[in-house]
Amino acid sequence: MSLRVEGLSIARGGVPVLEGLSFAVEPGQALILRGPNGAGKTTLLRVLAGLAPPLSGRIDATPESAAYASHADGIKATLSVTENLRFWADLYGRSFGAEVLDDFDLRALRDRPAGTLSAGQSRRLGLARLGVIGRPVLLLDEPTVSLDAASVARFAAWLRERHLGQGGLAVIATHVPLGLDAPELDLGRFRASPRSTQGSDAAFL
Ligand SMILES: Nc1ncnc2c1ncn2[C@@H]1O[C@H](COP(=O)(O)OP(=O)(O)OP(=O)(O)O)[C@@H](O)[C@H]1O
Repeated sequence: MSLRVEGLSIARGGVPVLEGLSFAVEPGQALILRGPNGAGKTTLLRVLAGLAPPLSGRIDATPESAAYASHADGIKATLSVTENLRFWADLYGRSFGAEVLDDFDLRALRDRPAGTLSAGQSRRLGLARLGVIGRPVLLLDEPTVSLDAASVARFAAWLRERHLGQGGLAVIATHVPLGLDAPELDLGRFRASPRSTQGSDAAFL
């Protein structure tokens, strides 16, 4: 499974953000999204995930092949760590392998109610969801927020070995280097021109 994007234009809140965006990510590859705050990284990931429609252009991958991960982790606070992982496995028709507890350093926390986890522990559980549901296309929005250095390294190793190394691909917005041998896409080059918003501006003049 590869991800191909052609001539994509996207908007947020009715305002065009990016236009004329084309790229391809092949199996085993990651693409790092670059751009300052507000450049459109989150907006792009949400469109790729099928959570919002593009203004125009083509995305060659089905939303069913993708998993989007942001700070909203979908964790159920009253369930334990293991119960959360089982819940996701059941939801996606996957078997739950205990190795995911080691991949995301959750073994010692496996019986803890998820609502009692620290921010970083909770983030590790949210990322472990990706290991359980096994989607080939990962769309990751600042996945390392709240993680300490050891956890960042552990997550990068999981991405390299268990996901990319097994033919998965990833598009990642991150301000933290993950040490992946991955090309970077500077979204600044695709900023929607002010002309695109002229119509809506004119309405307020
Ligand atoms: N709900 C919204 N309604 C209207 N505009 C929005 C909304 N959310 C974001 N925007 C605007 O859309 C543009 C793109 O935002 P986006 O969140 O995609 O940027 P980003 O590159 O992910 O930024 P950051 O690095 O801060 O996370 C910004 O100008 C932002 O202010």
